[in-house]
Amino acid sequence: MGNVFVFDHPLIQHKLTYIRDVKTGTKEFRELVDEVAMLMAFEITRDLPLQDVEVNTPVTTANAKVLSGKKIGLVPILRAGLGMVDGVRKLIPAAKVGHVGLYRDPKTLKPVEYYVKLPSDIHERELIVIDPMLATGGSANDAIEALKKRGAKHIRLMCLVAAPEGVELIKKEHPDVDIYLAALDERLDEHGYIVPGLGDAGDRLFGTK
Ligand SMILES: O=P(O)(O)OC[C@H]1O[C@H](OP(=O)(O)OP(=O)(O)O)[C@H](O)[C@@H]1O
Ligand SMILES: O=c1cc[nH]c(=O)[nH]1
Ligand SMILES: [Mg+2]
Repeated sequence: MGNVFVFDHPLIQHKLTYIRDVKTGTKEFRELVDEVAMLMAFEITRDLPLQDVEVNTPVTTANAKVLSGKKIGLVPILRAGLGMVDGVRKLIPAAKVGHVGLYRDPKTLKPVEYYVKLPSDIHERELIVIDPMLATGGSANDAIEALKKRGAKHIRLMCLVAAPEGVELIKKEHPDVDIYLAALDERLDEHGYIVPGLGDAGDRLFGTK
């Protein structure tokens, strides 16, 4: 069964509070999401493999370590996932970036796919699907399916805020996928919004409401 990690780091929790705050405007919201994404990437990359190297310091030769070159791919779900990509790329600049475009139909709450563009070697990359919101889980579920259909083998899911319904769906449909969150909230409301949540992540990031 996929593991669920909720990051309780004080900096992540502090910044998430201001992300949730209805008084936080677009500029600050975007900056905070970027910062939290970077902090989450720090935690998510904890298990990246290292290899031994020797390095010449100004004093002597040291036995040291470098990343062993595991290939990483970031896959933001458009639009809102874009708000987290740059933060992650600050720590993993060599990662390639694919895009999956989905919007959730406001009546049916079902995701509608409108764009998929991925690196050609996704089958050999560790992929991190990125979306601030995991609500019903339909969008993340479809994005993960779109990746698997095209040969992806190793997938993780990174979200800011999740509802229990979304987590359960991903655990059931994709037990191989670990989920990384800044918060696991209480429930969904009648419109499929996460409660207490942070509202519509895409609209708050891009100022479209
Ligand atoms: O778990 P779900 O119930 O599928 O809901 C979550 C999805 O809804 C939001 O996207 P939205 O449809 O608002 O598109 P946007 O990012 O373009 O605003 C959010 O960014 C997720 O992709
Ligand atoms: O709470 C929610 C649910 C879906 N999408 C959002 O942006 N927010
Ligand atoms: Mg939206």
